[in-house]
Amino acid sequence: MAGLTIPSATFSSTVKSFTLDEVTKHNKENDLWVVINSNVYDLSRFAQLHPGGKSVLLNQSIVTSFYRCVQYLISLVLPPEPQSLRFTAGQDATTVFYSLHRQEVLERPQYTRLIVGKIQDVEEQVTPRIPGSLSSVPYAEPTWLSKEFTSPYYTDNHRLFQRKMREFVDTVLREEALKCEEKGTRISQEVLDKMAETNLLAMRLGPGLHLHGRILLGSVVKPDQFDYFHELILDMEQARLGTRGFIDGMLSGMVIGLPPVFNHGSPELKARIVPEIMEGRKFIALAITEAFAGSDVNGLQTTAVRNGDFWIVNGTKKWITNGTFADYFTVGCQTEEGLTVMLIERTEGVETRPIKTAYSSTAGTAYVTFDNVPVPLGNTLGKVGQGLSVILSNFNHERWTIIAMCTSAQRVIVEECMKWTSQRIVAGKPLSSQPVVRAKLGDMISKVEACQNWLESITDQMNHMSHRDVADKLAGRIALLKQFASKAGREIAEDAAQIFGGRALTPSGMGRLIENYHRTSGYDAILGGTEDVLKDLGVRQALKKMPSNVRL
Ligand code: HEM
Repeated sequence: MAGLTIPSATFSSTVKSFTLDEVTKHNKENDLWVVINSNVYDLSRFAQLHPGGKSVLLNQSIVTSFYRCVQYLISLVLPPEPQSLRFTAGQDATTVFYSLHRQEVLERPQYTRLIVGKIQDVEEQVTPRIPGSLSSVPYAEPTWLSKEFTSPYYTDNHRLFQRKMREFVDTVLREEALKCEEKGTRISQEVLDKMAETNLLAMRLGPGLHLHGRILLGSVVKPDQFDYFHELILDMEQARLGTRGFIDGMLSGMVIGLPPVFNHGSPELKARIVPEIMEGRKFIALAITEAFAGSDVNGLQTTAVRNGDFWIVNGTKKWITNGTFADYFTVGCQTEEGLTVMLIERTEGVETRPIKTAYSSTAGTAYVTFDNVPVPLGNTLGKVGQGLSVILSNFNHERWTIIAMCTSAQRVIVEECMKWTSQRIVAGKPLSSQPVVRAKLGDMISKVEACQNWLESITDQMNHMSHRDVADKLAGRIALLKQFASKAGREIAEDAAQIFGGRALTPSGMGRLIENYHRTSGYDAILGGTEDVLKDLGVRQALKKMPSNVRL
C-alpha cells in the first residue's frame, strides 16, 4: 500500500491509501470499515458506541442488497462467509451517511481519529465548507456576495470586512455558540475578551464617536469609515450561527442598554462605565418592560422617589435580556415629573431571577426586582420626566438590528432547505422533485430576498441621514419592515419544519438549525415591538404625512 499525503481540513498526516476491494474485506462485526467521502474509517470499536446503534452499520443498503444478491448467487457455487450477507460494513457509505448526519459530525476530533486512510484516486464527493468561506448554494448568500452580481451599496472595504467577520464567527464564536446554546450557560469571558479585542462589542453599537481611537477587527476598517453597512454585515454574520439564545446572550443587552447612557448620561457617568462595558468586563441590560406594561411604556409601575441626592426605586421588570448577569440596568421609572430613565447598579435591593423561556437560558433572561434601591441623582439619563424620548431614541436602531439578524437567520434556513431537498431521496427521487416542495422553496427565497433588498435600501438611507431624520422619516418604514421580516421568518420556519419533518423537532442532528429557528423565530416578532403594534405605527407615521391637498 503506497503512502499518500493529503492536505485536508480534517487531517494532515501521511495517510494510507486503499482500494475499495481492500476495504470490502473489513466487513465483520469486529473488523468494520466504511468509506465516507473517500476517507476510510475503522469503526470496529466505535460500532458499540455509535449513537445510531451497531446494527445499522451492519445492515444492507439497497445498493449493497443488490450487490450481495449477486454475491449470493455466486455463493451457490462458492459459499461466502455467512456474516458478509448483511454488511453495510466494508462499503462506500457516503450517501447513507449524509442522509443521516450533518457534515459537522465528521469534523469532531473524536471521529477524525477513526480515519485510517483514503481510497486511491477517488475525488471527494462532498466538499465541506472551509471556515470563513462563502456558500456556493444558490440564495445562501445575499446577491452582493454571490458570484457575478454587483451592488450599488457595498465597497471593497465592506467585502474585506465581511470576510474577516465570517472568519471570526466560524473560528471564534461557532463552537462557543453551540456549547452555550445547548447547556444554557453564559458566554465565556475568554470569548468575550476576543470580541472586545477586535472591538466587536463597540461596533455593535453602530457608527459614531465611541469608535474613535479603537482598532476595528485588526484595522480592517477605520473608525470614521465604519458605516451602517459595516454594522449590517456584522449583525448578519453573527446571526448565521443559528443559535438564537446565544445571539442574545452575546450581549444584546448592551446593544439596547448602553446607548441611552452614552447619549444621555453625564460625562462622569460615561467615563466611569462605558469603557468597561465596551471592553466586555461589565454587563448592562435594558430594563423597561414589566409584567404590568410592555410596549405601553407609559403604563410602567416601577417608581423612583426623590430623597436628598438619591432616587429610591421600587418595582419589578420582566423579560430582561442578559439580566441574570448584568452589573447595570438602564431602567424606566415613574417619577412625580413623569417617566424618567436612570442607570441602576447591581447593589443591595436589586435581585435577578432567571425566567425560563422558549430559547436557551444562555441569553440570561431575567425577572428583576428593585426593593428600596438608592440611585444617585447623577445616574439620571436625560431630563427628568422625559424618559419616553430617551427610550424611543434607540428603538429604530434596535429594530433595524433585529431585522438584520432575522433576515440572515432566514437565509441560513433557505440554505438548509436547498441542501436537504436536494440530498434527501424519497421513493427514489430527491425531495426537490416534488412541485409542492419547490413551491415552498419559492416562497422562502422570495421572502428572504424581499427583506434583504428593503433592508439594504433603508440602511443606505440611514447612512445619509441624521439621527433626527431617521426618527422622523424612517421610523415608520423600519417598523413596517420589522413586522414584515418577522412574519416572513415565522412562515419560513413553518415551511422548513414541514420539509424536514421529524428532524425539525430535535435540537441535535440533521434538522438542528430548523428546530432552533422554528422554536425561536417568534422572538423577532415580539422583541423590540410586536408585529401588530409596529404595523400600526408604520401606517400611522405615513398617515401623519398625508398631504391635505390630494384627492382621487
Ligand atoms: C464515521 C462514521 C460515523 C460516525 C462518526 C457516526 C456518528 C453518529 C452520531 C454522532 C450520531 C448522533 C446523531 C448526530 O449527531 O447526527 C449518529 C446517528 C446515526 N447514525 Fe451514525 N455515524 C457514522 C456512520 C454511520 C453509518 C455508515 C450509518 C449507516 C447506516 C449510520 C447510521 C446512523 C443512524 C441511523 C443514526 C440515527 C439517526 C437519527 O437519530 O436520525 N452512521 N451517528
